[in-house]
Amino acid sequence: MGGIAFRFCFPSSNMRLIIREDPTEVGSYIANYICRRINDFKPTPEKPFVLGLPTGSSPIPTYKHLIQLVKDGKLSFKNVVTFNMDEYVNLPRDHSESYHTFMFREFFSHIDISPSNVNILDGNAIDLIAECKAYEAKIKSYGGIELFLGGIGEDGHIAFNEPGSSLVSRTRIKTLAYDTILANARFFNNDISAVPRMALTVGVGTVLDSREVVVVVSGQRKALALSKAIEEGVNHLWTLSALQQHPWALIVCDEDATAELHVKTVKYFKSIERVQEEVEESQRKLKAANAQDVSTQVGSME
Ligand SMILES: O=P(O)(O)OC[C@H]1O[C@](O)(CO)[C@@H](O)[C@@H]1O
Repeated sequence: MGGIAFRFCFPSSNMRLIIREDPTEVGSYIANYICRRINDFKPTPEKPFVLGLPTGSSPIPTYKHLIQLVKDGKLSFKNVVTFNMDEYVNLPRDHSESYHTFMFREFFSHIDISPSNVNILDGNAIDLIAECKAYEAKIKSYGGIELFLGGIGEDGHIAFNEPGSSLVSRTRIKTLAYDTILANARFFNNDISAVPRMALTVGVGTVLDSREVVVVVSGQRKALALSKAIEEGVNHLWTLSALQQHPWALIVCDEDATAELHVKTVKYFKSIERVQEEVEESQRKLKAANAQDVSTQVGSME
């Protein structure tokens, strides 16, 4: 999918923003989008679709909808390889709030993915630095990530790349910002002392290397982060803003998350949505027609 298809005369050129009514609609939009991307890719065991995934409450509606698509026979994860964004350090893997537990509870146990195709950082590895290096190497061994679905924090972090992170960072250990610990305490019975202080996370550079990035943003508590990321310049204090440097990035948010955006920003992105979809659709048709031509030519040579 060519990021060069259209460049908008807007501060965040090439970054697309789709606004939906509520988190459920955001989830179904993203799930249908991912479904189309995987089906168009026609993954095989030799050429799997490599998908990056987040945790948190925001992607849950997307996971629910993806599960339904699998149940309805419209999507399969048999030839999909996943890499999760992050994992807490020193939280037992079977803890109810570990990202391993979360991913299997909310998603993997309900779809047809092979557990051997699931990659999640090991926050209990004896050598955490080696673990991070091996994760990067494994991503590379698959030829990189085709689509990274990301989540953000209230302080604008993508994955666990807290304010001040290098925008070319790779997978590494991060100390969580106090804001993040406070925000995540709701998953630990509101006990701040129970929230892990550190995490392993893919870097901003790791995310930017993906061929496509899709970010889910829902709720008013993410509104400031969204406005900083798309209405202001690239800034390491709001690491989501690094997406402005990506050739093919899509943010899907709900109405509540637009609370801090200028009215003209919202109007702009709403007005171009239909045009974007038409361009995407024609790109997909073109690709399909090209693939058809090649197979007809191969057929006539046999
Ligand atoms: O969607 P929620 O519940 O706000 O959680 C978002 C959190 O999850 C993550 O996406 C972790 O994968 C973080 O980037 C972020 O802190």
